[in-house]
Amino acid sequence: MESLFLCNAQVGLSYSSSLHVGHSYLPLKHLSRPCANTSPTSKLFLHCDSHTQSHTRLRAVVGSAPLLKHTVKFLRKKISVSMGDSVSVIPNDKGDLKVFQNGDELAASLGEYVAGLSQSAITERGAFAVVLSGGSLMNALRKLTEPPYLNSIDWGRWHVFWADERVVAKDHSDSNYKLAYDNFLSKVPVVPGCVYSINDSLSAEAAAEDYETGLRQLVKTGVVDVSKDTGFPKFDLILLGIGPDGHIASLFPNHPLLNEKVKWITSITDSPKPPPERITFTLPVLNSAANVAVVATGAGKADTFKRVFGVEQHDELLPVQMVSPKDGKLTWFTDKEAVAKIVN
Ligand SMILES: O=C(O)[C@H](O)[C@@H](O)[C@H](O)[C@H](O)COP(=O)(O)O
Repeated sequence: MESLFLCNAQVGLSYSSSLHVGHSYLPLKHLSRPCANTSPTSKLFLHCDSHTQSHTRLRAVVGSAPLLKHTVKFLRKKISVSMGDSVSVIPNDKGDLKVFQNGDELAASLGEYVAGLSQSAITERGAFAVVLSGGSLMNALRKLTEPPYLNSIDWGRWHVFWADERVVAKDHSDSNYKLAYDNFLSKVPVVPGCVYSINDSLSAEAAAEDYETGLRQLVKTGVVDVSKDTGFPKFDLILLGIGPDGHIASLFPNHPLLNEKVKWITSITDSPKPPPERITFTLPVLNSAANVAVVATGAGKADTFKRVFGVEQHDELLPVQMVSPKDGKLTWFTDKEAVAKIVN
């Protein structure tokens, strides 16, 4: 049996829940180094009981007390661990992966995260440019519509955009605007003129051009920051969900729109998921943001999380695997079910 020692372990001694381990392959020989920055009370020792190419069976021990046995799949480089009662934060080379026990805890953390980014953007540059998506994300944002955030956020400085929108009327049940309005925007005092929805009377192509024109104006006036590196808009926060096929915004697997390098906003008229006509942010815009949060939960996302955080190689990257902000931070808000095929 070999003793292992993880770097950057932050171990809550009072924890009672699960242990999650970062999914980075680390040859066992590298794990035997003690870590300088863990305090004596928070040292996490992992003992390796067995090791194969894809599984390592580990026994976690704090001090001399055994905590639990745990099988870690698909270990890759830079392994690190932190544990808490309800959330496991798994740092890795793809951003912070936050795994919650349930939807309420996720919503509470997401509320705090968005409120924090809102405050720092408003302090730094007087505005908060935030981008929404469709799906269950609106429900996950529900804590923002309640105290303390309802009263503490400076809603008058919010500017709200969509990463993608279906080209349908605003009162259509497929409209992402309607979804956001009904569940979120109608419940908080955002300024209606600072909510930038598409012109749904245009064709998808014209609506995308129109949205980009409006966005260029807002970048010129400083409402939306600009990336000095890329020249693309630098949103303070882009919130994304993940589709069942690994799509983000309306960027679908193997679709030519994934190759767009120039346009900020583009259109699609053959969306594999109905409705077919949509507009969408392009990858360079997503990857120029200051912060991107991917919010995706449930067993239906488990295969996608395995693709993103596992080591299996596939010929094609899923769109969600192409999200990698160049000069920004990527954070994943998820649950145990979604990561079940990575950690058990
Ligand atoms: O038509 C679409 O493109 C979807 O609605 C998409 O925008 C949604 O964000 C994801 O499918 C995630 O949805 P869930 O969070 O509900 O799983």
